[in-house]
Amino acid sequence: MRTAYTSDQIRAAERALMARLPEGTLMSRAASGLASACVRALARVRGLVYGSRVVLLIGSGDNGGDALYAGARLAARGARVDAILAGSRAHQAGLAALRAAGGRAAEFAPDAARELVSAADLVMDGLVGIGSAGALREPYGTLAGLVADAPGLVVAVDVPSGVDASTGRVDGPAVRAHATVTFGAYKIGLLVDPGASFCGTVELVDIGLGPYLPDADVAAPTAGDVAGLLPSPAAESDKYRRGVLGIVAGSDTFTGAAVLSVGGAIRAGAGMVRFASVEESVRYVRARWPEAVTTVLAPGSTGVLDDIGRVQAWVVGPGLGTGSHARDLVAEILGTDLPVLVDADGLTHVARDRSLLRRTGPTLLTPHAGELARLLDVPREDVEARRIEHVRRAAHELGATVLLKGSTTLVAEEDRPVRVNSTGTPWLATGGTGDVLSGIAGALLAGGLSCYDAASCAAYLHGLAGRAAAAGSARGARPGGEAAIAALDVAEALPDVVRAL
Ligand SMILES: NC(=O)C1=CN([C@@H]2O[C@H](COP(=O)(O)OP(=O)(O)OC[C@H]3O[C@@H](n4cnc5c(N)ncnc54)[C@H](O)[C@@H]3O)[C@@H](O)[C@H]2O)[C@@H](O)CC1
Ligand SMILES: [K+]
Repeated sequence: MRTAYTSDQIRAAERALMARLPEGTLMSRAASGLASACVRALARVRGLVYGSRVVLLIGSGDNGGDALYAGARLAARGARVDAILAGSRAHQAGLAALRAAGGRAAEFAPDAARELVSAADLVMDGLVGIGSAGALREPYGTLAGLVADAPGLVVAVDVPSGVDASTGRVDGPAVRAHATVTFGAYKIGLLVDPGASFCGTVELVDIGLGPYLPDADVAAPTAGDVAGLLPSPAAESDKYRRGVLGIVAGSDTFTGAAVLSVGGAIRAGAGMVRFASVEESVRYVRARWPEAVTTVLAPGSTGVLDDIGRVQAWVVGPGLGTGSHARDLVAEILGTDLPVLVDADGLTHVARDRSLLRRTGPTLLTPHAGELARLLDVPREDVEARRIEHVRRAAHELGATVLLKGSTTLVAEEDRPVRVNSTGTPWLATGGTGDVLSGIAGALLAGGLSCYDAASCAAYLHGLAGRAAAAGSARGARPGGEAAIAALDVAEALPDVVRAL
């Protein structure tokens, strides 16, 4: 599990560790890790450090200090290093080290800064780190803008400046980095959007903080965590013991969602899928997935669960419709004691009548930002800007496990760390992939995982499967080697992805 922390948590741990070490030890560890990462990056793009042009953007705090010391190390290896001093002051010892190693430094001036940045092989962003508060002030905002057009590599020191390290919130301009070298532990804002999308690849430099960190409020499962959680069949397994999932989805108008949800469940390893819907949807599901056992629901019929047969978990909602019959089906399923995943139109019914969620069995809700906004009755922009806060609030207020979809997916449950998943790819932003996700998570629920684990594993596998489908390979993408995908490709890529875990 990769754990992540707020700025305050990191600071407290740093204080505790610093009290036991000679002054300057931590900054020296940070700068050394940062310089090594820059050397590797320069070696990749230029072949060598000697003669490369490096520009340091320096703010007034210790984040600038890290960059100055790392710049000094690069200068000592023959890089031509220029520091742009953008703050009211600069870390004096760091500045002296840079100068002693042959680097240069000058106060920020717009034209000179533009010229330096546009000629740099590597720009190091040491404007602000975990000490940042609110939107970037000038001239930092201008520098973040210059960096956006930089032809060279952009390496953020600890956190891309402009990203709130504790939440991932971005108010105004921010540095968009190719890589972020972060110290001691992951900050929450590096894993959660919108911040996460400014980081590029994130590299963690160990400075010895581990023993001083508190229990994490945010964690990202790794491949090993997911492999350890996934149910796998044993010799005595049969289809019932592996987990029977009931899916109630689709309508006369929306048949595709049902096909995709059933596909996700089958490919994710449900022992059996029992699917129930109106005739039109059942016809499409039968044609694509003969493995599913189907029940045709007469229009308007209720009291149908006994006809569908025994299941261990339910998925309800994809393509179901927002009319009163759909509402009755959602209510009936939520009236059971079984784990229930509510998605799509199912969420509309729950948003209209929260009392549907007063139940004894476990509930997993899988909204995107717009659906979560409706569930909480807040503007969608608020959810998108402060995703962690809203997903936590939803789990608390609705008494359910909540999976918030997006480019990074969040899973919240009362009194548990928020789980973050960033395995996805922008190619997944296409119609129907959410329906596949509902089937995957449903299959894992039926297989005996808790809502929390089912949701986190499903998000992980779904993201990787999207990546694999876009790359045409379970081993992931080659740069430039990706193409558009259809939602069913994601379901079809699942077995390869699970094999490669
Ligand atoms: N504390 C430690 O033990 C260590 C700290 N390290 C580095 O120190 C950083 C934290 O240093 P600081 O606490 O000095 O804080 P920062 O360097 O992150 O920022 C503080 C400075 O930025 C200014 N500032 C804050 N918000 C701003 C905004 N929105 N626009 C413009 N200026 C703004 C403040 O006035 C202050 O001068 C970490 O991110 C990391 O890079 C590392 O050297 C590792 C060890
Ligand atoms: K920074």
